[in-house]
Amino acid sequence: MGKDAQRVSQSESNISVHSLSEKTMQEKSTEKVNSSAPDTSEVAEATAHMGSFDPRKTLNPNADVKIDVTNTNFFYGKKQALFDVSLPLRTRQVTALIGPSGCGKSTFLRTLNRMNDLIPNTRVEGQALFDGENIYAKNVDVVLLRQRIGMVFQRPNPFPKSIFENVAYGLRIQGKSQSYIKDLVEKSLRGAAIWNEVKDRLNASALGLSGGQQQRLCIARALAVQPEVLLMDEPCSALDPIATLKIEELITELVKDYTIVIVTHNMQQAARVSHFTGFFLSGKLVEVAPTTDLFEHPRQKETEDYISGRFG
Ligand SMILES: Nc1ncnc2c1ncn2[C@@H]1O[C@H](COP(=O)(O)OP(=O)(O)OP(=O)(O)O)[C@@H](O)[C@H]1O
Repeated sequence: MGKDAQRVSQSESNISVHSLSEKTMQEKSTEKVNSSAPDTSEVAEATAHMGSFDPRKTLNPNADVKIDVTNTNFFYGKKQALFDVSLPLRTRQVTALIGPSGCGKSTFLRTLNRMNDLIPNTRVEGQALFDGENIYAKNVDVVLLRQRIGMVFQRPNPFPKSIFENVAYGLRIQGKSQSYIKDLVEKSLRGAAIWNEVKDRLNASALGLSGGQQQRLCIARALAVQPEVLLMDEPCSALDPIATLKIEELITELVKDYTIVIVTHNMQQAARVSHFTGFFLSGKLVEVAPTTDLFEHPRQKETEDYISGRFG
């Protein structure tokens, strides 16, 4: 098959993942978030650029469970935001969390590295085993936990420091040597696919980078402390379509080394990058399945209604 034919075929095969409700998914992608939602031609372009990556090819339903969440409840004061959520997050697989606004996706994500601890008057119940230890246990060292389970936020949030110092930040806190830091900064910037764009201006302010570059810099900052898991809370929602595609492409590379959990409003994005998808509704996990199965053969009526655009 010629290169162009391969590209077209690749695009078609990826897009067919969404055959159930392609149109609806595009419509939903334009809600709330998405100025950044790619249209069909951009999606085709994206999938073509994503080379041979197809999450269906690297799906491993038997991969070890990196974080095993069982029976999690979460409360903001008296308000319960998560109800009995159980979800295995598999090693070196991408798990996408989808669902309508306010359904608890971000709350769930933040339970995984205890970011909710920063919100007063919150409480978590249940268990999330990470290498055999319960993340929710009182004696967990949350600083260490957040090194092992890094996070990337909706809006790129670089520090008002140089590009180099943004990535070096966590390593300096750890008291690492200058040569170690220099090596790790380069490795992390390469890992986040931004090295070539910044290598000649490492001492320039990170605030001078574009939004997409800033987000990749924030990913580099997360990588520098050598995490095992990356949590991404709508990492593309503030980005334009091209920057979005770069992050998606990066996710498909990073998953070779890291376990990734991504919250997204964009179902096409979930289908393009994730191996598993969990659908949340009103604080409950309605269903989790390999992504293709969830979109093509949802087991629950609520899932089908949501992905076919009947609500949300
Ligand atoms: N800091 C907070 N204090 C009180 N309630 C909160 C807080 N953060 C979220 N909530 C509530 O918890 C519920 C779940 O919110 P959450 O942000 O986790 O949902 P989400 O699915 O991520 O939504 P979105 O897609 O809009 O970001 C919502 O009812 C929300 O109003």
